[in-house]
Amino acid sequence: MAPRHKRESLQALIDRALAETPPGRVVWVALSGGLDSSLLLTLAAEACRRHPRPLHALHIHHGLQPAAAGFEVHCRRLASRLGVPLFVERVAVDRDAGLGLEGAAREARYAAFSRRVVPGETLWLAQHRDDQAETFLLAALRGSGVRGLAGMPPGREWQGRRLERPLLSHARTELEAEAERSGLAWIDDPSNADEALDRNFLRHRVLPLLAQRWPHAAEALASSARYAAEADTLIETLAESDLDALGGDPARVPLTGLVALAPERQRTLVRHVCRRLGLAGPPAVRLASLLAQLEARPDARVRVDWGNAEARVWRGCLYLRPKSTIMASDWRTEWNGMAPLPLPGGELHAALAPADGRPVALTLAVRQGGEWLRLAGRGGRDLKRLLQEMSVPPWERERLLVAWYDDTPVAAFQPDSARWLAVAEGWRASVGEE
Ligand SMILES: Nc1ncnc2c1ncn2[C@@H]1O[C@H](COP(=O)(O)OP(=O)(O)OP(=O)(O)O)[C@@H](O)[C@H]1O
Repeated sequence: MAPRHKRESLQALIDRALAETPPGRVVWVALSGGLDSSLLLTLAAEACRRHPRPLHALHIHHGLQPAAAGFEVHCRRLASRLGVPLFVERVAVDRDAGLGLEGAAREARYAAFSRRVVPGETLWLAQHRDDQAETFLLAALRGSGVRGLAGMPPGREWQGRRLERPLLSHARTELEAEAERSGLAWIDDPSNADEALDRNFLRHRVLPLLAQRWPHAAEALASSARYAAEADTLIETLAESDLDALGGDPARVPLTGLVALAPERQRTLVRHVCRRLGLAGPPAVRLASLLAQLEARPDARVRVDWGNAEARVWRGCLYLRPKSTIMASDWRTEWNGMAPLPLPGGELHAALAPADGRPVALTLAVRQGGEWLRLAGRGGRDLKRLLQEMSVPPWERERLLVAWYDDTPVAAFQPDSARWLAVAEGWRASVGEE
């Protein structure tokens, strides 16, 4: 049986985590129904007596296995016993998304989290130190760099929300002892026994073997993850200062400055810029090929792509950007200038109207060449010339949309960067909900 002070330290830990959460801020516990999150909710409910906060539980029903209904029943019972409001989100897991079943379930889970937990609120997840050790080993076995080895952070900003893992420094055995001591009920997920899954194989075979020889193996691996996280922060700081020295614009990195850096700083900078822009970083081989091309012929037409991102070079700068969605040259749509714009990549809030604001029937079509726009104070201008003057990169010029009113072009819209590049005299345009 665990010594009594263990219980106090776990409860005290959660008390402290809650006390550090600003009063009035909503705290959600992501409740799978397993031991860890059932315990976390129990401790959080208890801590709420001393540090009152609006506490909610959130269960995601993946519907992937027959046992799923049992998880929900357990979550409902536990939450009602603790007096915590429970919300259940049903999700459809896309098995064909190329992420594997686990990855697809995770994706669906996070999408559901972000629907329920709104910016300004906090979400608690129940991962612990052994989960971290497994994550570290999985990353090492994939050959990850420090970012991957850093594993899961104890807390981070997540699209305006806080994501926290208050149990991350505690061992699974501590949580089990606490759960048993307090007579907690939980559900064992049958899929956790499936050793065909890498994480389960590590959990059931590898880590116990390591622990036979190194009793503190999990603790040591988790502490290596912490060191990796620290190193990763330093690397990011260095990359940010390199970017600053190169003008500070992640969307446009000057090549002469980039190739003058040492190779490892070049690689770090490109990965950093991708992260800043919300793009997946290039795999090592693509990155090596990109940098070799930049070094050899910085003036050449470079185009390297991976995942949803691509790298292009234009006028001495590297552009890292989302890969363009294909837009057929005969694409066109009717639009009243007010409704969301139905673009091939999804709807976009934008507006275009004559200066008096009345809605008119417009046609939006891919630029064909030869269009002229009448600009305020500048008269009729050839759109092609205008784009050159504005230094619009060639791949953006190819994908430009022109808004027509009757037979007259009245504006040019750039769908990738979601901006109006030019608007004719007597017209008003905007992007976003206003
Ligand atoms: N279906 C779910 N609904 C809500 N939260 C979930 C769900 N699945 C996982 N989580 C959250 O994500 C964390 C990590 O998930 P993971 O799959 O590793 O845990 P688990 O073994 O299913 O559950 P537990 O951590 O409760 O034992 C969980 O601790 C829990 O906070």
